[in-house]
Amino acid sequence: MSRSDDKSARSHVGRTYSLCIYPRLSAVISTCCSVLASKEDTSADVIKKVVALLGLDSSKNYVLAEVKESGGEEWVLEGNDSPVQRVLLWPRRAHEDHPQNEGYHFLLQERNTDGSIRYVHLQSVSKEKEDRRLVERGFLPRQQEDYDDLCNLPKLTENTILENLKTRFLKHKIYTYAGSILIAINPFKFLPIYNPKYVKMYDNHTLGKLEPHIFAIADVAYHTMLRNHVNQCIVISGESGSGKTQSTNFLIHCLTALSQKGYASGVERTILGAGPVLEVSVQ
Ligand SMILES: Nc1ncnc2c1ncn2[C@@H]1O[C@H](COP(=O)(O)OP(=O)(O)OP(=O)(O)O)[C@@H](O)[C@H]1O
Repeated sequence: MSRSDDKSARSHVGRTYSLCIYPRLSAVISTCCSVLASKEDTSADVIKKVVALLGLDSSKNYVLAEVKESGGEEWVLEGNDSPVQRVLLWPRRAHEDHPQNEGYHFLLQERNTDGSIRYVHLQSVSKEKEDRRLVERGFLPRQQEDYDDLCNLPKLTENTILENLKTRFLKHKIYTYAGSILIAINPFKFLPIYNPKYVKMYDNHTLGKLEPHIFAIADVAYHTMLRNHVNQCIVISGESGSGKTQSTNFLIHCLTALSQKGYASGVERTILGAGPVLEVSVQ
């Protein structure tokens, strides 16, 4: 019996090749079993050799599967397919060396009596691998720690929304979009995100392109008003103490800065001064 734990895979011995077969008969990761085969040897011949070498139950039905990518699809070889011919189609680097973790290897698997193949890997592991593969190929979005727009959450439940808002809040990201709606969480402390640099950054930007911000809302309203010549309205809603007045102040600050193009003016102070009067009259 020739078993090897090293990376040796295949070498030329005249017209005979050394193939590295990984038995996948238990959930435990197996080591490679090296067998000599020629181009004329079929998959059934190679299986016989591996079964004999490893002392496996020969009454059972086995198949060889060709894997061309680690964690990728497996191609089951027919009994009369030649494994050596398959290897000769692999890239040259895989001819010399085909460790399991780099793809390009053969698996020995058991076949059930109904013809289906017995997969011994735990389902969760396979699913994880499959998901990783789909992400790498761009079929699934990359897992993010947090989403700046709730509409992008892969799973939309009350729990995921609250978790996402919490994760962002802990990173001092108090603003989150839900489409074109801005959710603000009161930080009850000063954050350095309201200076003129931020006004400039959000000036005439496209909503959603930058990190969510109250200035983004002011900017969109201001530029839509200029473009469409129609009055705009921003609705601020929240329970007592949630930060409505503060948010209004930030909006006015941004709107006056945009309209004055950064020049200090008394307009902001005048509007802000009218705030408490308006609040009292609304109540
Ligand atoms: N973005 C913010 N950054 C820092 N502090 C904030 C922010 N928003 C709110 N606060 C803090 O929370 C306090 C309460 O906010 P605010 O007065 O705006 O709430 P409100 O929703 O207007 O309350 P009410 O409905 O009772 O008038 C503010 O005095 C301020 O200290």
